[in-house]
Amino acid sequence: MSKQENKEKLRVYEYAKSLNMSSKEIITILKKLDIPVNNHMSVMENGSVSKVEQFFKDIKSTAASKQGGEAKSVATSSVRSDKPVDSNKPGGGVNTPKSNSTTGSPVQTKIQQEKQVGMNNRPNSNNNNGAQRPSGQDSRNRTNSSSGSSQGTQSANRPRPASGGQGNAGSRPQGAGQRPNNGGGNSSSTGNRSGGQGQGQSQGQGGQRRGGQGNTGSNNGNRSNNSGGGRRFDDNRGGGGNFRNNRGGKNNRNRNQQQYVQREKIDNTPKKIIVRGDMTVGETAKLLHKDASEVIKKLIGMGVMATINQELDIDTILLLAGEFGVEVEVKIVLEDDRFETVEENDDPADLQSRPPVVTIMGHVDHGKTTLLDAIRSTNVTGGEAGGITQHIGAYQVEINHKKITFLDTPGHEAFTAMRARGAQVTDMTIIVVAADDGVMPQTVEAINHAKAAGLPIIVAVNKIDKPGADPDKVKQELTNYELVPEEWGGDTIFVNVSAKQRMGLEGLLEMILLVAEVNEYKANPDKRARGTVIEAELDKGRGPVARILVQHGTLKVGDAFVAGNCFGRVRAMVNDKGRRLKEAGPSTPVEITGLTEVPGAGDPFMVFEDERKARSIAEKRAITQRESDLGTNTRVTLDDLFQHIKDGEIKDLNVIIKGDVQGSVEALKGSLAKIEVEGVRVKIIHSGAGAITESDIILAAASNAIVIGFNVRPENQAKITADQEQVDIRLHRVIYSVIEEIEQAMKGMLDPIYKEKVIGHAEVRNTFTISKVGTIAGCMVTSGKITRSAEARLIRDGIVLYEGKLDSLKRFKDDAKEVAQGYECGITLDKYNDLKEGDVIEAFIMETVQR
Ligand SMILES: Nc1nc2c(ncn2[C@@H]2O[C@H](COP(=O)(O)OP(=O)(O)OP(=O)(O)O)[C@@H](O)[C@H]2O)c(=O)[nH]1
Repeated sequence: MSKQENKEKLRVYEYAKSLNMSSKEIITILKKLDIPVNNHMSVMENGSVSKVEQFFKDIKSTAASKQGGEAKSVATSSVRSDKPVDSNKPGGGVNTPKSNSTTGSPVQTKIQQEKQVGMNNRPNSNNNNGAQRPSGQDSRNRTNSSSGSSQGTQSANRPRPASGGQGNAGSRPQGAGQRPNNGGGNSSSTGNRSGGQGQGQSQGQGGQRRGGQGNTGSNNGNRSNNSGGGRRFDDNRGGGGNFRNNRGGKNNRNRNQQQYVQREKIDNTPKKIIVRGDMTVGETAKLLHKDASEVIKKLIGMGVMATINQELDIDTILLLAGEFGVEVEVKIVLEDDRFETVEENDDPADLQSRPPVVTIMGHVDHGKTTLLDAIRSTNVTGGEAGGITQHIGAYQVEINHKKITFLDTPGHEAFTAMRARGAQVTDMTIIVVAADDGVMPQTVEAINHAKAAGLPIIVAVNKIDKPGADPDKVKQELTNYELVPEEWGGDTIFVNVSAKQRMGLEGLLEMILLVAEVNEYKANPDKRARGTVIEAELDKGRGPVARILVQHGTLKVGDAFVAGNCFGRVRAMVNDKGRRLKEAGPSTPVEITGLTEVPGAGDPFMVFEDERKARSIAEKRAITQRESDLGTNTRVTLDDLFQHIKDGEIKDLNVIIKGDVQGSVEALKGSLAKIEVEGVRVKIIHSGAGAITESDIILAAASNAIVIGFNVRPENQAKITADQEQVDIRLHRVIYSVIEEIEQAMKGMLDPIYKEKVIGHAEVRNTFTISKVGTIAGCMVTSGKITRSAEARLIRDGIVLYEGKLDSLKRFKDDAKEVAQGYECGITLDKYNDLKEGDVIEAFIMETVQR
């Protein structure tokens, strides 16, 4: 091999790579050949390379001779080759039948087995030719040989990257040229077939099972050509089996061949397959009982160019299965313990309208609670008789035979706190503005919280009964926040109401229904329930009680469920009117009992098949949460911003600005808006004058934002929450420095951060004073080590008396670079002589922290 000539050492992994094989395969071969090898980093001596080369040659020639005959027969048999030549692989034909493989050599067999993992399980698999190659090689062979055949396109069977399916034959690096093409010519012919799926397929279809056959074809080719040795087969093709295994065939395959031949005539295309998510082409092929090549060909016909390892989404799989006349049942497997992250795709036909879920927000005293109460009581009287209003965190009202669900806790803090926990409960928000007071700071906050959540907003201009009420002024003021009334050419709905006088409430409800109609809120009621815990508490008589908003599916009494890290079985279920329910569909708030513990507000809720499963998931979630509590920060900070940008996780840098006066806030906003680095822009999601409040922090946490304080400080509670939620707060006094910091963070240029690292302690055992030198401390290093270059602090009775540099560090008379634990040394501190017996000298260094 040419590599051998390389002056540099050739490592196993490099050699494997050059052959398009895995290190493991090479290691297996080396061991087989009794060549000492430890791991993928072991050096391949020249002799080893030649031995391995020889090994491949032997296999090939054995295989070729065995196959020669068969190939022909096979070819004639018209079976489709299952393995298409991989076109991709250059060799084209090399497919490895995973299954089969009969290779002659045990090593090969072993290799095959390894490869097969995950591949075909198909029973059929068979036969194919055995020759599995340890990959790379074969391919090459094939390549050579077959290359002619072009077919390549489809083949790609083997999961190796190289194969891409499409025709690239050439693409895969040939095995280093190692093998001469042999017979290319011939083989190609054969190869083609095999490879060529074209044929293969057609035939294959006929009856075939994918499997083995192809190989045959190919085999021949291959075999004939030298390649024999190592081809690898694709699994997918299963084994067409027709052929006998040629190559090495020792495997059982041989034994089974007859059976295969018989089976070949049976079309084993399944009637129905179950799909649990995206799959690779290879996996899909296996499920469809088709050759990968056949599937790839179909995909090409559908305009999708794919390789065997390419992921197909469910839609494509559905189309593909349709092409083969196979019915598909989609069953998404939930990541059990992270069920809230799983999106279930419902068939649109299963979706039904559900009531909208509405939150009311606004400035203090603008009438949120009064409005909620007014709406509820208006409706209760006209609603279900006999019910006693229950406070269950949300309630439903009905108007024009349509229901609306209101969340009972007004205020954007509660809303955003839920959102920060990942709960998306609300469909739209009502911003209440008192007509006699106008737009106030929390009105703006509420608007920004609603916008950050991407929710439609309806403005309820309240207290219009009051003498000083000026609804138009409210409208005017809100235009500054992009809430422009329809009559002024905007698209925001404004409704004048008086919560106290119960005026305009119906109009407000109708507008909510209108927005709901436009947005078509839907859910599938015919599945297990999922939702969110709105509130929960420990009730003396009933034990843990949770108020839940069912968002998908239908919750039934008796259902086993997980809520946050708790689990249980629904013992009783009550709605907001105090009525006992047997089941509750989407957008219904209910209070349930039957939990083992009290979950948190905002916790996700989901029904599972039985209590045992629910318990195990709750336990897993508890563990995961503990780990993540200890673990890394997922919120964006300026320090890791660049990494997020590089990873493509961030397109906008969300920022909240709080400043001392509105003027400086506006100036800062203007400057930040101009920054754009690598396509990432600053997006100001909220700004205002005043201290940084807890509400700002919660919004930042929910929106993955950083908070900039300009001449302001965070309130105490805000600081605590920011620590808990790991929200990055940056405090500045100069606009320029804000801009510079943000810009540099976006460019990944922030100055390195230094962190102190204590490296050791020494105890002063006695002291000597020498004029000119000062006080020398005779010390014993009690932990770690003391180094000459370290910084030191002198600690007496827990109090730091000095912090500075070491002036000298000696072992006996000599200067020492470092002195380790358990050794004595003499230390003098830089310009500091007040050292006493019993003092502790702590040595530390400043380390750069990776951003
Ligand atoms: N005149 C008049 N007063 C109202 C109206 N709506 C509310 N109020 C009064 O305004 C005051 C505050 O109302 P709340 O409903 O408590 O306001 P809130 O927005 O819930 O206040 P917080 O819970 O403190 O944020 C109460 O005294 C209400 O009676 C109204 O439409 N007209």
